[in-house]
Amino acid sequence: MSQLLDNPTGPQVLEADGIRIAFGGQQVLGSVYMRVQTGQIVGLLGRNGSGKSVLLQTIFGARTVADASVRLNGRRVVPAFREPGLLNYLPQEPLLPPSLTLAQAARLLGVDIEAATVRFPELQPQFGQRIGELSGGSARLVQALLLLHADTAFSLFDEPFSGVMPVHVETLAEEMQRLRQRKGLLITDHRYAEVLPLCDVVYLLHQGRLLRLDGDVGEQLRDYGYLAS
Ligand SMILES: Nc1ncnc2c1ncn2[C@@H]1O[C@H](COP(=O)(O)OP(=O)(O)OP(=O)(O)O)[C@@H](O)[C@H]1O
Repeated sequence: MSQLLDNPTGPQVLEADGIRIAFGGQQVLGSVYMRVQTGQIVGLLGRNGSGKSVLLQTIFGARTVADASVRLNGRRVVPAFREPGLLNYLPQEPLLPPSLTLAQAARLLGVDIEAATVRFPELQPQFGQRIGELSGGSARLVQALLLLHADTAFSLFDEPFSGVMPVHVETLAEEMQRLRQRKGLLITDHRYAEVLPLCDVVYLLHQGRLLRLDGDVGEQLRDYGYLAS
């Protein structure tokens, strides 16, 4: 794991607290609190437009919010992306420049591309190819894999499985399980059947409130109208 300045040997705890966001008078997030720690996979679910992407952007620091507090081990880190080795973020949109080859992108992120793709042998002949030349699903997979393998304490993933074919979704989920030993993952994706078994903690964003789901998660997801009853 990346050597952070404080508590380099123990678990790292990332908290987002008091996040309130409104657009045009319409409240999207109302005083949200969320916690992720290294060694954990945390799932974030919610209906379309419930504010999942806005929350991830805010934690990362890409969206400035007056009263947002993001803390690492109790120390305020705003914007979090400036903190060396703390976190990376896969947005819903493509992240890496399409003109970069896979090998160049991996080098930029300090990732050993051979190790990152060892479970995806069909990507290996494509190391010299530009990201913009890959299929949509392959480009998504490559970006998720590179961020997952990059040396940060946390990764925030906004729909990492989007467009990725089922056999690769399964392997990517296994990679997430394996790499959680050295980092904390916050994942939002509507492929809940794949996300739920991965998660130590599941949150649901519902009407601006972040609910931590315990017990029968499926039943609660139906009750809140995320799953069909
Ligand atoms: N820049 C913006 N200006 C105005 N409204 C915005 C802006 N960004 C997001 N919103 C609104 O905030 C709400 C939450 O958007 P967000 O993209 O976070 O939803 P989401 O939960 O990620 O949805 P989905 O599951 O469809 O990806 C939506 O109603 C959206 O229209």
